[in-house]
Amino acid sequence: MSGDVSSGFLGQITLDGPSGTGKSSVARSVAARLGAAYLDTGAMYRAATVAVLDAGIDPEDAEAVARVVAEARIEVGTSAGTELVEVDGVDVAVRIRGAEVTRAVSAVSAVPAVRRRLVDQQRALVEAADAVVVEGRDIGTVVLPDATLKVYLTAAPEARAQRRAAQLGLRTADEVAALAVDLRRRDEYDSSRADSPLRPAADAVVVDSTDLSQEGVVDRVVELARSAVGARR
Ligand SMILES: Nc1ncnc2c1ncn2[C@@H]1O[C@H](COP(=O)(O)OP(=O)(O)OP(=O)(O)O)[C@@H](O)[C@H]1O
Ligand SMILES: Nc1ccn([C@@H]2O[C@H](COP(=O)(O)O)[C@@H](O)[C@H]2O)c(=O)n1
Repeated sequence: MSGDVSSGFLGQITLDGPSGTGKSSVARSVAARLGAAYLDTGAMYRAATVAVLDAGIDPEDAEAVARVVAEARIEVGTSAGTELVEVDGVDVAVRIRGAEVTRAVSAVSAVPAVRRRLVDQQRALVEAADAVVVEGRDIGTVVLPDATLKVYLTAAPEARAQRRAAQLGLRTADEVAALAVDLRRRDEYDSSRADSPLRPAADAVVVDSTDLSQEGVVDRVVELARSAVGARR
């Protein structure tokens, strides 16, 4: 059971946006502040990608990808404090963040059968919580169209590349430039796919984090969540 009645928030918050805008870090902190569950849907697509890579399948072969993912048992936790990600009972929480998975994940997540399967699982996990923060690319548009609050997080490409470089401990201008290319490639792939492309929901609040600290973004989302609950009473 999640949802802290004293925090005043019971409901669903969606956080969508391009790569490296701060969705995961902000969503975790917002969930902790509100006593809500937390679901990282990107981790689920990454776990599906581990299954595809381990099966020796070409991530661009949609039919084979759909077959492999249908058979894989993908489990994720919904606690802001711990990260549980398993494929067929094997802990892949570290592996899903590696370069091999990051390179292949957009192709795997563009396969409609993969999306159908994972969206069903996401909705079931959300249903079990009174209060939840869910982050991804299509949460406000497809997964939870009636969410209490929808936030679309953006940031300038240079800021995103710098943040990700700092996170990975990369320093040289060449390394940051290569990261920026990788972020752009993934965003283009995710925005241009036919099924559930990355885009803001019509009723999402757009928060540009370029000139905000991480804590500043968390404060803003918590404030929006409290107003959204007040507006629904
Ligand atoms: N407003 C901010 N200012 C500075 N750094 C930030 C801000 N928000 C997040 N960060 C940092 O940026 C890095 C990337 O953030 P995070 O992993 O949360 O992004 P993301 O949108 O979830 O990325 P992806 O979609 O690729 O998983 C992290 O190290 C995080 O601490
Ligand atoms: N709702 C979602 C969430 C993620 N994806 C795909 O997974 C990739 C990895 O996501 P991260 O947030 O962990 O970086 C992302 O690039 C998308 O291809 C998705 O399609 N839908």
